Amino acid sequence: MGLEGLEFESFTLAASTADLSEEPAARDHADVIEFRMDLATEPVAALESYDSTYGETADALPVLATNRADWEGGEAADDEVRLRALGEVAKLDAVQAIDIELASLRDGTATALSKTAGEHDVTVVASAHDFEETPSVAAMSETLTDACRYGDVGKLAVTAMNRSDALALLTVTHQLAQEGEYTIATMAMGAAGSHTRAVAPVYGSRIGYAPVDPAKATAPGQYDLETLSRLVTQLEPVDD
Ligand SMILES: O=C1C[C@@](O)(C(=O)O)C[C@@H](O)[C@@H]1O
Repeated sequence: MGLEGLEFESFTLAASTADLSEEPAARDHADVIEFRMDLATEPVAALESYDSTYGETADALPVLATNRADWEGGEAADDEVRLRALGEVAKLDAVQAIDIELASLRDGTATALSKTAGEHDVTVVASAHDFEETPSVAAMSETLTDACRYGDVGKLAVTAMNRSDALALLTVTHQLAQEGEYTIATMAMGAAGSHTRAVAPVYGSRIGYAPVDPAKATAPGQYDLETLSRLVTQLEPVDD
């Protein structure tokens, strides 16, 4: 597993945390830190402080900053405030990617933020979540394709109730990855979806998420970081 910039050209393992002091604990297994700003206290100040030593610490992990809205399963209540904070941190060297909700890109509230990211060579992960179900393959394909039009990476997390749902998610992942036009990240949340976190990378998903602290999962059904790293490495895809 090697990180080639934050272009997500190969599978990238993101260690999720709301506490950047946990970053050293993630270095052995992760390629990037997903900083959940919405779950942190004083997130902008925390990132500025991380950034101040980032350049001097040879193996410090780059940051994918997420400030998840409460209407998308996170805890950030005020859209204007959370998007502004993302714009501020996008200017920091340590922040090499930001996550923006597809809905905010579609309705235009994050258009300026996306432009700011582009100006600072920050990768945009356009994300969509379904906490209720796994939509049809056609609907997931449409969502992911749209996310890829708005962002550099299109990410979709759905909720799997059973193996058919998991297979549907893997199917859409495989189809879009085979087409080769877009960079995508997919995962199914919930117990029935857990294994997709290990398997979706085989079918072309480029980002996986796992908590630095196993007790602090940021989504249902996540493996701990070491386990996901091991599983993904062991399931390395073969060319076909
Ligand atoms: O959007 C995602 C994916 C995720 O929800 C997951 O299912 O692993 C975890 C979140 O921290 C991240 O922002």
